[in-house]
Amino acid sequence: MHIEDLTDLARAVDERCRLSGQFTLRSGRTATEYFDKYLFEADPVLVSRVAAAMVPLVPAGTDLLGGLELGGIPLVTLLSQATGIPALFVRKEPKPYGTRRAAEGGDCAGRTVTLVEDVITTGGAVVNAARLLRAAGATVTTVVCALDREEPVDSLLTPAGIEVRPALTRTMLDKGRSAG
Ligand SMILES: O=P(O)(O)OC[C@H]1O[C@H](OP(=O)(O)OP(=O)(O)O)[C@H](O)[C@@H]1O
Ligand SMILES: O=C(O)c1cc(=O)[nH]c(=O)[nH]1
Repeated sequence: MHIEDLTDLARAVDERCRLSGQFTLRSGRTATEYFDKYLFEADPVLVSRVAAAMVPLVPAGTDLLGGLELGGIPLVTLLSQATGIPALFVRKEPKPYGTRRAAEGGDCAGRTVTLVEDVITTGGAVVNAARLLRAAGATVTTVVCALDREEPVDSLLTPAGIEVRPALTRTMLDKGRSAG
């Protein structure tokens, strides 16, 4: 995707999903801004544009794309369709009935799984998913995400050996906003 397209995409995503107020985040932190990914994921055109920006970020050698429940699921579905790489749907917790699988969709043992996330703040949700998949025998080294909030002070990803590849960053959204 060209730089101009990404700038335009950053502006469109920002306009659609940046909310102001007092928010508690998954990590327990508080923030005055929240990017509500469901507001762009519910839009068929915008979610397709975001997924298209994520496609070139998928590393060569990826056997499976692992989307994180819940917001990563629509993204991994589109990415899987665009790349032809099969998807895994990674639950926060396995169900206590049925197959009781935390990663739905196939066996990941011995496979290289690239994670697919919507928004990254501390990376805690990604680390949880990576831990689960690694315990099942997968290799996990990379997460592709729609939006990185770029809060490196808190990032748990580097110590966990996970590289982040974001389609959009907080900086890009801020720039698009200030450019009017
Ligand atoms: O980088 P972190 O500090 O872990 O924060 C980001 C995570 O928090 C949100 O998950 P949440 O459980 O709220 O999401 P869902 O609505 O996708 O289930 C978001 O979708 C990321 O998965
Ligand atoms: O850290 C989070 O929980 C979080 C931040 C954000 O901007 N958007 C989101 O969906 N989750």
